[in-house]
Amino acid sequence: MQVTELTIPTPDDWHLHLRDGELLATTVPATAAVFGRAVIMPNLVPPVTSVEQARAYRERIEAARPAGNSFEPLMALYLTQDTNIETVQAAAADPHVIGFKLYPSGATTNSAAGVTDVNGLDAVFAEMAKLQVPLLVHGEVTTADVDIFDREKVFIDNYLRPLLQRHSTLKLVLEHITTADAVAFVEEHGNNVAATITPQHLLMNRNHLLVGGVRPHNYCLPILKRREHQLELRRAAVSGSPKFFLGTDSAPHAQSKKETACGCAGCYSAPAALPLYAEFFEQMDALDKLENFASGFGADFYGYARATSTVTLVRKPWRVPESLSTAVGPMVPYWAGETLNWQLE
Ligand SMILES: NC(=O)N[C@@H](CC(=O)O)C(=O)O
Ligand SMILES: [Zn+2]
Ligand SMILES: [Zn+2]
Repeated sequence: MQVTELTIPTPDDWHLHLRDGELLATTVPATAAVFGRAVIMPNLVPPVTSVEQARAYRERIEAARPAGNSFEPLMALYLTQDTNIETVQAAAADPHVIGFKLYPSGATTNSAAGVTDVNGLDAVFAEMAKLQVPLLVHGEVTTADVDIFDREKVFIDNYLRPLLQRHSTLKLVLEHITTADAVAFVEEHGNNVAATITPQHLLMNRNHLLVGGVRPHNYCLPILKRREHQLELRRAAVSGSPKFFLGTDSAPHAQSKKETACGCAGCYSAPAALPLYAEFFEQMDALDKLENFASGFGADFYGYARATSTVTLVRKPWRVPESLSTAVGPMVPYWAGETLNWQLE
């Protein structure tokens, strides 16, 4: 018999871009309608590098919550070449700061201030390992000699494996994984290594980006990979392994910044996030695995209590809007105009 209703503990989004300013009026309610907590990415301009900046940003996010909503932003600090161990200690002592985000300089949106010499930060990584402050990683090399489709694998081999050899107890989350190589890397390491997986990397491969015309709204970084990699991500997500959990990487950009000669990377998936994941788990005939992936394993990894409240999805097909109106102009959400089988009750 087909399942038509699914109640799970309130999920958390372990990788989210809310942006800042007037756009918070759009992005915060979209996520807070479904998720209890989210890890807020710090790639603003200027980046969120200190606990003071994170506190001010968190207050702006909380001010944009709908009345009565208790959505909790968990702040990630932007790691730079200048991050010092005092900042690691301050982060460890602040209950609202969840960890540090490593952007290789130039790898993605607003990553210019990111890290240029991973090995040069060894003292910082040692302190993070000692205090068990998590390191969240955008895992791609940025050098011109490495093909964009190989950049995740090369970063893992050249930087992440050596990093974990030097700091074997470092808590590390490889964000938005896209390759079989990333799945293998996570599975080979201990319980201190985990990964987030986005809806677009579960539901799509690079054909969805390039066949029949370029689809800018399916363009994100790390870029969609070939189908073999997608299948390995799909296997990992339904495997029941606690090392793989939900992180949407919802990354809003105005339509005018996506549909242009040099379009921005990022899919704005927040308005349909949980239904998108439900679509995937239903495709895999594994709806029973959604609960731990969305509402359990991430909290367990980071050491938070699982939610005691619940959300209910009902199987009632609906169409994702073609466009949303926002303070920065029209925005085309991920999956725009397409049908999803599940929606929030
Ligand atoms: N994923 C993306 O394609 N874009 C993100 C940055 C990131 O997560 O790499 C963004 O901030 O727009
Ligand atoms: Zn990223
Ligand atoms: Zn991201």
